[in-house]
Amino acid sequence: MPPTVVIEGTGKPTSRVLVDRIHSIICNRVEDGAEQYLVRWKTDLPTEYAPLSWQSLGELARCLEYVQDYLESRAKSISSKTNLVHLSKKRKSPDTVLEHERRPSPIARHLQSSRTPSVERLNLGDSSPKVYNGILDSENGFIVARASPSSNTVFIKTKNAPTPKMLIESHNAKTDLADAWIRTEYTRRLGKIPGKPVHLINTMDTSTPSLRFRYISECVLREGVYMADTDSQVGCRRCTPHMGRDIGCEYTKTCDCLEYAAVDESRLTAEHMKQWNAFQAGKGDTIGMPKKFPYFAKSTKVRRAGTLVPFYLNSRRPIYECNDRCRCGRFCRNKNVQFGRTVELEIFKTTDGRGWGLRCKQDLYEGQFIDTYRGEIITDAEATRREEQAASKTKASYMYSLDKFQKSEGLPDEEIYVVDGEFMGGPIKFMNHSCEPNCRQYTIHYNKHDYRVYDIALFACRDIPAGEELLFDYIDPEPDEDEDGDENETKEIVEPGEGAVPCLCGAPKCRKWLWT
Ligand SMILES: C[S@@+](CC[C@H](N)C(=O)[O-])C[C@H]1O[C@@H](n2cnc3c(N)ncnc32)[C@H](O)[C@@H]1O
Repeated sequence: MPPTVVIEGTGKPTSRVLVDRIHSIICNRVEDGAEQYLVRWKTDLPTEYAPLSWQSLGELARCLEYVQDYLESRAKSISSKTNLVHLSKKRKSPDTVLEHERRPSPIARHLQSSRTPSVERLNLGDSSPKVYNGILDSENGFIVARASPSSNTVFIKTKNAPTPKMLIESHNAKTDLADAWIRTEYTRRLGKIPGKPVHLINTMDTSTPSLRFRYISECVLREGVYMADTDSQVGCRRCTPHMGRDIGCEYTKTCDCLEYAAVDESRLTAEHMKQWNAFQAGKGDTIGMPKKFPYFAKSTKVRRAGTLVPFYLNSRRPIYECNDRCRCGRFCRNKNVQFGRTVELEIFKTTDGRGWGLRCKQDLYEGQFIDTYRGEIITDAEATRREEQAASKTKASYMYSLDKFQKSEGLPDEEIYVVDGEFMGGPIKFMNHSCEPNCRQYTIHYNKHDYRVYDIALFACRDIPAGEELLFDYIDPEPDEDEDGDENETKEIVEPGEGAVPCLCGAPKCRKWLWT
């Protein structure tokens, strides 16, 4: 058997806890001025007697997500139980809370019959046990807990822990160090995101966004999700890096990447009409018809290079960028989102109950690209499974359906993929909804027209001063669904469905619910 770890009473870490052995953290206390957390360990034995032990924060440095989960449920429980504690004036007899410790169950009595001394007695030398139901061992420098074969072990039924006495102690115990460590760990992870810095600001409370989240630069495809192979990518063949203005692609008629881009109907002439009518009837294509590049090119005087041209800005038209196989070169005017975020962002805690929000540290121009909405791309069935599994129907949702082409391609619901940004993604995960937003989402393709998998990019839809919250419309209804009729007409309020979340955007034209 590996040597026993002696956890010193000073609370100083002697080792780290092996993360995959932890089941959960169920209580906290302060011992000799140091914060300690009661770990419930995973066990192969009946969970009724799973080993429990008090660990210092230093020992839990690699499992702060468990500490964070615990602190979140503790905060909820404190706010919901505060009233109960105040209302219940009944006194308890002094020993009640220790009842189950004094009268072990049959299984406990059986285990206690062994003669081996238990670790917690060695470590503590006082009446406050450090380990329950087990012993602590070290394994490759990590602490693990095992069910105890020994006598003298203090047994408590796991479901009785934390005991009422522990709970009362925990509610009064400070958790400042844990809060600070969790914040530092999150900030460390933010510091590793490539590109311009992303900051975290919270002037409201001590919480930090969930550590059960990984920042990624590319979406992760999950089981059952397929996207067009990049080997099948065809770049534009007739464009070059220097076609006159050194901006790569210059003529929409020659750029093959615009094959599926929207036609600029205002520039259709008589010679286009036969092709256009055929296309409208579902035949042929729009190659050679008038189109627009999505971004202003450098050397454009009026607007900033890279911002959306009005043809796209004032629409929901899909964007088709050039790709690595194109002949137009690295600096083509038709490449933008693929290079990633170039603006400095700040995740902040909102003051009105919408959780975290996102803002930019610098002024944004109308049409400026901010970042993409990333996450795991999952099937519709998996998205439904995750939604059903979610503890609460009103909890924050990070799912984004890739259903832009559902109607045009005749895709059934079950073939639609979904981006889930809850556990991995980018800072855009924190963008809240507004019924009158300052940003808008666009679909971006680099590989011609894969209508199931594409990027979702967020752009400013007006000039946004530094520090203003970035918001987009989660529904983004097509103008004809939403904007006909009188400007001042009162909107019909749609009755909410199950799990609908009241919208707190406060816009004059608020639709009142996030999802209906
Ligand atoms: C993609 S998340 C946005 C980030 C989120 N606020 C957080 O703290 O992680 C979407 C969730 O934010 C909240 N939310 C966003 N916009 C809101 C609004 N206008 N009113 C109320 N809640 C909103 C809802 O809980 C929603 O499910």
